[in-house]
Amino acid sequence: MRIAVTGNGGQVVRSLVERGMAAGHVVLPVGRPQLDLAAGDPDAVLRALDRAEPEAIVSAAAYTAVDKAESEPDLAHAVNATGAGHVARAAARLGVPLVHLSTDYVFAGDGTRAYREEDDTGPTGVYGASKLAGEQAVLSTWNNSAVLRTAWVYSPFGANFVKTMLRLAESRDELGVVADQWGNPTSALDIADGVLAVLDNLLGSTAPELRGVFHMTGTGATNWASFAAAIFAASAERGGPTARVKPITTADYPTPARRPANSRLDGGKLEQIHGVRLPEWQGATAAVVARLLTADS
Ligand SMILES: NC(=O)C1=CN([C@@H]2O[C@H](COP(=O)(O)OP(=O)(O)OC[C@H]3O[C@@H](n4cnc5c(N)ncnc54)[C@H](O)[C@@H]3O)[C@@H](O)[C@H]2O)C=CC1
Repeated sequence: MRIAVTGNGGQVVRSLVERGMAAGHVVLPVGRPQLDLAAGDPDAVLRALDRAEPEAIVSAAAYTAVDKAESEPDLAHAVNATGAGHVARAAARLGVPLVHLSTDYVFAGDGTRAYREEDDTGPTGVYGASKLAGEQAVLSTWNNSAVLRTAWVYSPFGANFVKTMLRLAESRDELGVVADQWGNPTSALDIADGVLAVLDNLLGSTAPELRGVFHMTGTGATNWASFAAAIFAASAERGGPTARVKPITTADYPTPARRPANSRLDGGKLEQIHGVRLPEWQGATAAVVARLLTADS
């Protein structure tokens, strides 16, 4: 399959290139300057994607700076909402299926169980609101789309929690990490595998139930402090940096954007309809830690 993916250098983009190429697909990142989602130019987005001659498109580019978005709402909306709509319009014009990535931050996080796709949304910050508007723009523009909400993404690439923890542990014995926010850590490499499987299904069938919103995260839930402890356990086993984790509360660690306390996502629909279930987060975390300790990525 020949796949165009929006963005370049991002965690999911690089993971899709790696996993897609390994599976025999051609994966073409299409990013700035040719495709700039902030530019408000739908025809330029179409031209850039058309040039890749894709059989399918993955919309993975986004404004992902959750805290900075609070002071740059216009830019966050331009990229995550308007820009996402432009990608969907291009997919519609080219007549190819679209997978669009979204986030657990579309939810308020005040529930007690894992969120299902049909649950009420209620973003608590600019980033979540812009991503929710993006979902709506995609789904109202192109009905051959699957919106995949994922969460707590880490990988050997880019900036993420796993890399931050390992870096901090090189100079600190103890780290305070928030223990009252719950979610599903998700390896971008596993997201890539899941996206490829969903695209395969979209290309293979016109069934409407394969389209729409799905939750796709690593299997199992945890909090940031336990996630950090798992990272250090995997690192220590391999002789890498480690630190004691001191559980703290969200109130101890104020950030510009309010985070959902419980943004666990229920992946049952994706498994039932697409036959996709991502691996358990613990093993996936250990694999990324091992790779970070042995490689220079
Ligand atoms: N990182 C996370 O923890 C989570 C990410 N997601 C979603 O998953 C998707 C992928 O996220 P990551 O790979 O982690 O993000 P990332 O921050 O690693 O990469 C973002 C990508 O977007 C591109 N980009 C940013 N602004 C752009 C613009 N104006 N025009 C064109 N390209 C632009 C960058 O070049 C980069 O390729 C995004 O849709 C994000 O909202 C969802 C839940 C959690």
